[in-house]
Amino acid sequence: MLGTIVTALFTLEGALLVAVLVLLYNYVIVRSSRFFADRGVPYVPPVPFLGNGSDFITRKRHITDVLGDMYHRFANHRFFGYFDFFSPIYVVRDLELVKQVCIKDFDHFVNHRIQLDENHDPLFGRALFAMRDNRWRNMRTVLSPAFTGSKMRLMFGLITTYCEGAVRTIQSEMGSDGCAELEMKELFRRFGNDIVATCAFGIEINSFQDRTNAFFTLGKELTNLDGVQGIKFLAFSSFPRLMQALRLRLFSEKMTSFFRHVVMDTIGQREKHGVVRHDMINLLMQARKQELRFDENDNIETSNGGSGAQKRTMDWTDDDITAQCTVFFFGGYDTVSTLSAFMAHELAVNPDVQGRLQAEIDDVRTMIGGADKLNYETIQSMRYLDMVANETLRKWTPAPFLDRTCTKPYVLQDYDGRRVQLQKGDGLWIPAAAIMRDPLLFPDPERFWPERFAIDGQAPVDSTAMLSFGIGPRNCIGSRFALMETKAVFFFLLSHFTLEAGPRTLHPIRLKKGSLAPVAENGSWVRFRLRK
Ligand code: HEM
Repeated sequence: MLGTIVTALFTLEGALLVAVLVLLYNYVIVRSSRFFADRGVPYVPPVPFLGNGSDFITRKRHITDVLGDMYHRFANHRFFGYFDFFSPIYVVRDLELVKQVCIKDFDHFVNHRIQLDENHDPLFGRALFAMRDNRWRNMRTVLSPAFTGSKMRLMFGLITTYCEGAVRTIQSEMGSDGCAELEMKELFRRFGNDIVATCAFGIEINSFQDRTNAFFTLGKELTNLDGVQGIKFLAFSSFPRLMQALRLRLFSEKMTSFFRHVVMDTIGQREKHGVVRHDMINLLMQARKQELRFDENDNIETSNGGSGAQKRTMDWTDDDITAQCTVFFFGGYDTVSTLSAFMAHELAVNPDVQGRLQAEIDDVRTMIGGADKLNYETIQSMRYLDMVANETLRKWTPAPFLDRTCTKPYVLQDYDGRRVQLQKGDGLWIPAAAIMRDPLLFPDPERFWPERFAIDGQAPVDSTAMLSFGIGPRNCIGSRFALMETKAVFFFLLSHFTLEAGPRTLHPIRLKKGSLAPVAENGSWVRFRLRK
């Protein structure tokens, strides 16, 4: 075998192939690895082909830990260099510089790095997250009224109705000791799936009873960032043109056509029968007719960072509508289930915090006369619930880093005055998880301590360092929905159950190494005990 290869190399074609490979190696790997050295930017020499994320790609460490180590190593710099495979990225670690880049000078960093062909990958390519420049500005302007407090208030009833039923299903599965040990990510995926189905797609599903429904299985596949899919996601950011040239898709045709049919059938039915339901499909139908507006009482802080000259109307295709519904899955389903799984774990291992939260929930329930009277205003007024959610987002942020592409040349300046010129197309990361675990910004960062968010706390938090929902005009459009959903689910759960560490609970949590999204290794198990 070896002999055959050696003989082949001595043919003309073999020699040419070797020459091309050597040139390619030299051009792509050696040249790109000098990128930061040539610009005087601090960096760690990358592993050829795999870059600085080699430990993540080979499943030795979670990406949060890889970036966290580099964040501390370059503590004397405002930014450092990172190789995502062989694609160079500037990592901005200084909070003031993060604000400058993402807010003040946003027009230099409008887009995310990912680039998908809208026709080839219609679901994600047309979703707000992947849109670019003015197309993004238009869509963000059109969609913003759908995510305001007044629209959340209307959707809230759909969530509480669902929670009541889901709690009854969990109760029916309890053993004779009134306990059940459950895996949190799986539990909250089911909650999240059914809530997205009702709020975004207008469909009622109970994934606790119908455990293999198509919505749940395809939604899980759609949001899976484990192993190969996580690496594929990074590759679409690092080498978009290569991925497009290879005609690779992020999501399968089967998945795309499933969601397209669900949305189109629902719209068809509603138009035919004149049905109005307070969900996202309804809002998107209004947007298509250019009837979606901010309400008088909406606090309109959802700017798109533009000059205000963008057009506020657009022509919608069926795929545009499907993509904006599906974004609830991609943007909201895995992130919310991650937040909820870590929150349940922290409450189980911090019974004093859970006790305080249950006391707040019990007081509110008594005050309003029962959980069925819960509304959006009441859940918004619950201070301790908000602190617990914030502390979970800080310690276990579902998105470990944010990304941007430089859209206009820009100069980054280090603490010592050294300057580096960024060019259009250069990539930028913001290590959100590392910033939110920096002891200078959040004292005793490993401690789960919701009181740090108390208004009169001893060590007041710099709220601008809370990056879980991103920062600036490109921040998460669904943050209100995410918080409303998580808080409502925990209101119902903690009204009926106390969460405890059980025999399978692993504490402290270790992150699963091959997953881009943070997930507990070996699952996150918590015992539910029926409250008296
Ligand atoms: C705990 C839950 C969630 C977390 C932690 C989260 C986090 C994020 C982050 C970090 C970004 C990028 C922000 C930036 O680059 O500055 C983002 C963007 C986005 N999120 Fe969320 N998200 C959550 C829930 C949701 C939900 C429920 C939706 C529902 C629609 C959603 C929809 C989106 C969309 C559409 C974008 C892109 C916005 C744009 O590019 O204009 N997210 N999210």
